[in-house]
Amino acid sequence: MDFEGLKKYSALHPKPAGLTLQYGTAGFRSEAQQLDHIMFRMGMLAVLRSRVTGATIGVMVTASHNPEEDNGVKLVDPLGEMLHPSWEEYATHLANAEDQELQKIVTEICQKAAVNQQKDASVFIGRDTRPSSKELSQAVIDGISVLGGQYHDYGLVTTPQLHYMVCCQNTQGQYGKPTLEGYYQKLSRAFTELIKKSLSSGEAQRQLKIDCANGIGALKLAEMENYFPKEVRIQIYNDGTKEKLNHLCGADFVKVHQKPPKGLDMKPNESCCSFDGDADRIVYYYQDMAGHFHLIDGDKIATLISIFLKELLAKVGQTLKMAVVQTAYANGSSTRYLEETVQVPVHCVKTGVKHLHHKAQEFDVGVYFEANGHGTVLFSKAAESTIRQLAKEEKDGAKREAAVVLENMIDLINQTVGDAISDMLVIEAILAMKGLTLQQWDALYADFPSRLLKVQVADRQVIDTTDAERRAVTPPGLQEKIDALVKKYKLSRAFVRPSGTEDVVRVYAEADTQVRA
Ligand SMILES: CC(=O)N[C@H]1[C@@H](OP(=O)(O)O)O[C@H](CO)[C@@H](O)[C@@H]1O
Repeated sequence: MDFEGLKKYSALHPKPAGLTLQYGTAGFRSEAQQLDHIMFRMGMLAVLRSRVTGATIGVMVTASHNPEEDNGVKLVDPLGEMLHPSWEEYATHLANAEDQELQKIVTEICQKAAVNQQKDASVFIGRDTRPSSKELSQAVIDGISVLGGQYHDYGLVTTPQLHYMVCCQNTQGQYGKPTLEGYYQKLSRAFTELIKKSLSSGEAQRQLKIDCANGIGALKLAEMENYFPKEVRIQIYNDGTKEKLNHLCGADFVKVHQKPPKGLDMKPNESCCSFDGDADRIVYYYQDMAGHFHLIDGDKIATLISIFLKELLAKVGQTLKMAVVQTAYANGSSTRYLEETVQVPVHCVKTGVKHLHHKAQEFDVGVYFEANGHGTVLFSKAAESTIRQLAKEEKDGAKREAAVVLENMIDLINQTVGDAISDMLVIEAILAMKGLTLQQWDALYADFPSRLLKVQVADRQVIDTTDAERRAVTPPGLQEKIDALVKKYKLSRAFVRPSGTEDVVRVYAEADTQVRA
């Protein structure tokens, strides 16, 4: 290890005094403007992790020197262990260490995690379009270099594209080719196969207006458009050439404000969707003839996909276990509809994609989405090979056809993480195959009125929760008060939990009317 290099780098980028960082649900977030040292240390951490696992690790930079922008660095670990307690601890330790302690901390981590310091290490790097991303990803490269790791810099990519690359690399190409072209080809081939029939049967052109939050999604969609069948027409809005990232647009803005993003002129019944800044989330929406805005969120996306997959699984006649995974923020109406009407088991886990992803891995087919539009579908290895075999060899025509559709769905879905581009193509394919409009999809069920607020408190950690964060165990008496209030109203539900990403407590309530919520 090049500790001389480490010292030189630390002298150039001193850790800001008094800064401590917390490892959140998605990686590091910080209000700090001076992020270089965090990125540098994440580069080091990725090398150490790669040496333990022998696998390629990804570092996605979605951070900015501008304190008004959301900051993050996402670590892509094929085993997901980077987000597990011991590595969370190493990460926090490394990020918060004073410069002069770095060498000691690295040595300590190496001992505890049994890192073989001579082993090769490989790290993939990506970044989104935030102006300081380039400089910050150079800090990651410097961190990798002082520990003697190898890296490949993919430059501008979406977060899910970097996950895809890491997965391809670690499966020796089984998941696909670890290039952008490989990603575009894999997804567009499956998509074209799926919608081929509905297009040739006289279906009008598919049109979709896409708000890219002034982020990386715009660049990558524009690249991918050349691979789409010509019947599919997309119009990209908020491509980042005029405005700043997320400025009055993007999936979060649309969901929170329940209105269309700036710059997207929406005509009645037109299909529209919004990505978030690094293109790992998506929500759909439309305006009805009376001018009312209708949001189709992650819960409804999960519902559409579940109905479609359940039908196909029944057709192929295999006893594959499917389940949906949600968080406490999923609208109660969606949970009820999935359980009672679609008749699929629903599981509730703690907030944060890592929890959803891990739970979904327990099933043959695990559909997971957060209400905010982040989600995907996971197929177990066994389910995937059964489906691929049926698609190839099944004698019964109807069964084989269903297996072929499932096989293409497996290829179209980015199983590594929620992916706005992939999710959008999955949704467009399902709507085309089922001949559904957005209005029909939206009408599957009506959301219960709800309210989500955040409250600043002196110390949010005084609230401890249980039951997938739906019940507070401390401070004493809080849950009893919530229970007493909830009892007064029909169809009501409420909970409080400390945020994992902001210094706030979130309060959520649902009831039979908006006023009561
Ligand atoms: C209610 C809500 O939207 N929570 C968000 C938010 O988590 P909190 O722990 O609630 O701050 O940020 C997470 C990471 O982006 C995202 O996964 C999650 O859905």
